Amino acid sequence: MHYAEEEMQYHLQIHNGQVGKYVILPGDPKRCEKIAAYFEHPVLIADSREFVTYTGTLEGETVSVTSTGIGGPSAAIAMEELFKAGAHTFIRVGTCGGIDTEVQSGDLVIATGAVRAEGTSREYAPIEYPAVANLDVICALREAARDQAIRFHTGVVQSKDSFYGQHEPQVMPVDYMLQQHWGAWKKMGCLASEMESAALFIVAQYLRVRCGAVFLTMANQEREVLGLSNPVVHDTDMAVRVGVEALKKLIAQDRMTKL
Ligand SMILES: O=P(O)(O)O[C@H]1O[C@H](CO)[C@@H](O)[C@H]1O
Ligand SMILES: O=c1cc[nH]c(=O)[nH]1
Repeated sequence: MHYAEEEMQYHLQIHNGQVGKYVILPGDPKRCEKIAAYFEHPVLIADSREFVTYTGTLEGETVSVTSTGIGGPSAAIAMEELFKAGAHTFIRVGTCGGIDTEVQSGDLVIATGAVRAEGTSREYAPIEYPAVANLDVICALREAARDQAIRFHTGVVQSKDSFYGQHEPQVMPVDYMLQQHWGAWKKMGCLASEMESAALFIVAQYLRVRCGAVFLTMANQEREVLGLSNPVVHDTDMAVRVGVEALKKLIAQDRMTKL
């Protein structure tokens, strides 16, 4: 099937020109309204399946937020259709579960890359190709997190397809594989687990666009195992603020570069 650029995008139900070049990508559709509240003049553009889109402005630049839903397949669709509608810079603002025991509930995690333990990215590139975040976006997110004086960690995250394979691996028929791999991610210093970044980073590299990701750590199951403090937190506001401030920095930097 062929979709021309000026056509309505099939899943997101957006037209070219209805979204900005800079887009924030939460998983949860309900996070979109909270993120759009940081925009000037936010307008609801579309609400289709798991994909909710608002467009507004930041620093005089048109920006958008689109939810990706859960997992790589819908995240890849969101990025592909936003790209066709004109977007070139993406920041995923998500939640994660800590793996490294230094990563505590409420901390932010900024991804430099993602373990490709999911299926979607394999339909774009062979597994040897690394899922890495864009350096400009990583730097903008770190600067924004420093400005907010919040605890944050920067490094590799793990992206998987089964949420319950992370949380209840022992009941899965492939428990031997899930637990062995989890042990390897831990030994390699992997910071946290989530579900969309590997697909987004690989699709972004294929499309030659920029993508980075920042997460709220909801809890850390490895801290629980060691009997360390591990409350479950839900407030994503600090991750949202860091994502929005990073986008502003990228907009300002891009203007300077073009001068
Ligand atoms: O909070 P979001 O952005 O959806 O991210 C995380 O939460 C979901 C699982 O609960 C997965 O999508 C995972 O990546
Ligand atoms: O533990 C968690 C928390 C959020 N998202 C995940 O995928 N895992």
